[in-house]
Amino acid sequence: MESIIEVENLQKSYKNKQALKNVSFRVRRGEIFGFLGPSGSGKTTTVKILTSQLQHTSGRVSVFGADPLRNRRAGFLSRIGVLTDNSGMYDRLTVYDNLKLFCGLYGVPDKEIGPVLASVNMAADQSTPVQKLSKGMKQRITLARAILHRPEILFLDEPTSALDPVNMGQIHDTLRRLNREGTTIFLTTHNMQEAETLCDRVAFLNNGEISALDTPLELRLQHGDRTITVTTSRGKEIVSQDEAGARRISELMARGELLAIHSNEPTLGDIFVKITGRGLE
Ligand SMILES: Nc1ncnc2c1ncn2[C@@H]1O[C@H](COP(=O)(O)OP(=O)(O)OP(=O)(O)O)[C@@H](O)[C@H]1O
Repeated sequence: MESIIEVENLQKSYKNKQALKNVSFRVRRGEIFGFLGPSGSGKTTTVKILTSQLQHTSGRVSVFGADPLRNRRAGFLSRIGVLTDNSGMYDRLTVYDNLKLFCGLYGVPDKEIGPVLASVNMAADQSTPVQKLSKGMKQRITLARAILHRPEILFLDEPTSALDPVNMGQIHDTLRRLNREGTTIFLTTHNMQEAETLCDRVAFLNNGEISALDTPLELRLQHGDRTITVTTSRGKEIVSQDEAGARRISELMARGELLAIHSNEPTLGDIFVKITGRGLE
């Protein structure tokens, strides 16, 4: 499958801090790629380099087949959408007027605003000044702005941090829909559940280095202990995933004692701790 982002031996040093040590990965067109790491691991630095906001120190970075900073001159910004903490909205302007300004900058017809607001569930709030929006609404409006010009790649830096489950769920639904329609999504998060539910593949970033990269399922299979917990009327029992385990489960089923079965796969958070020796928070 075609790679839309390619990163090889990427390094980035700030004055006295090496934020990225030797990072390599590829993102395929059409996937949701998760960049998972604790605070300070280098997620934002990577997003800034990929979106042409920051020059890297060494290594090769390619988005749409060329260096992002060089791309900037060739309509790069109209092909990407970026959502970061720093929303850049005009607080006193209404939701609609903020998006209208953005339409002007990117040559998007104003008639696109209505459908995009509806897609993030904000159609009823278009006349509200941005300063009166809740945090979740502000995040949804920032997402609306990031997708208004129908970018091919959407970069999301911690898109749901500090949002309640309802707002988080609404943003996730929108992201899944955009992805189904063909948008490639590069998502940074320290929320393992978010990565688990949304991402096709995830990279674990720790201290400026990638320590694992695979599908969530493959990571769970590689790092799980391959056991199953069965719940019977007498309590819980752990059985192995082999012939002896299968015999035990069929015995319990035949006797009508089996109430529930759960495979004991670790969460991405458990795996992150196992691989890096530290948590994601
Ligand atoms: N402008 C800067 N000058 C100096 N050091 C910086 C600068 N920006 C980031 N850093 C450092 O580089 C490292 C990586 O920072 P970065 O913001 O990329 O991490 P992050 O994973 O996005 O963290 P967070 O989730 O807290 O935003 C951190 O140690 C940070 O302190």
